Amino acid sequence: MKIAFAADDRNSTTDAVRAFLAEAGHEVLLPVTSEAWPELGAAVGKAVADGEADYGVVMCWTGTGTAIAANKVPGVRAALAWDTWIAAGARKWNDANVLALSLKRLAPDVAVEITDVFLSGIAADPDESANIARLGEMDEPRR
Ligand SMILES: O=C(CO)[C@H](O)[C@H](O)COP(=O)(O)O
Repeated sequence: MKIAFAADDRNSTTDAVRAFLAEAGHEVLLPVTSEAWPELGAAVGKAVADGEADYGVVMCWTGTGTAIAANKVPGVRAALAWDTWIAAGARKWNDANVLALSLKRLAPDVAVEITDVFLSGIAADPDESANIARLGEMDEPRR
């Protein structure tokens, strides 16, 4: 699939998500180079709304700002997800077409799992408490 992706900062979590998208065989569209989250959220939303991308993935510190910016584009249903159940529900119950992730509060492997579930639309049942434990083991400051 074609996935529009943008993040307003870079760390191991954004790198992991972007690498996953490419390794999973998706064509990763980068519709904006700006680091300003309002612009990049809107750009990803526009790419999805215009049909250039099948889905969008936006990342910022909290995920909230990019979700809000994307959701201002008509036709966009951006969902902020922090675990796979939320991500699966966003597809199943909200027909979400943009996934918003916090790059500060999600461990890389958790962010990848969430993205994988969102794009596949398949519900998973992992031990979500593992995310908290993984964050505590990380060297990078996340607060
Ligand atoms: O999480 C965010 C918005 O929801 C941003 O990543 C965070 O606010 C940092 O960006 P800026 O310094 O431009 O405000």
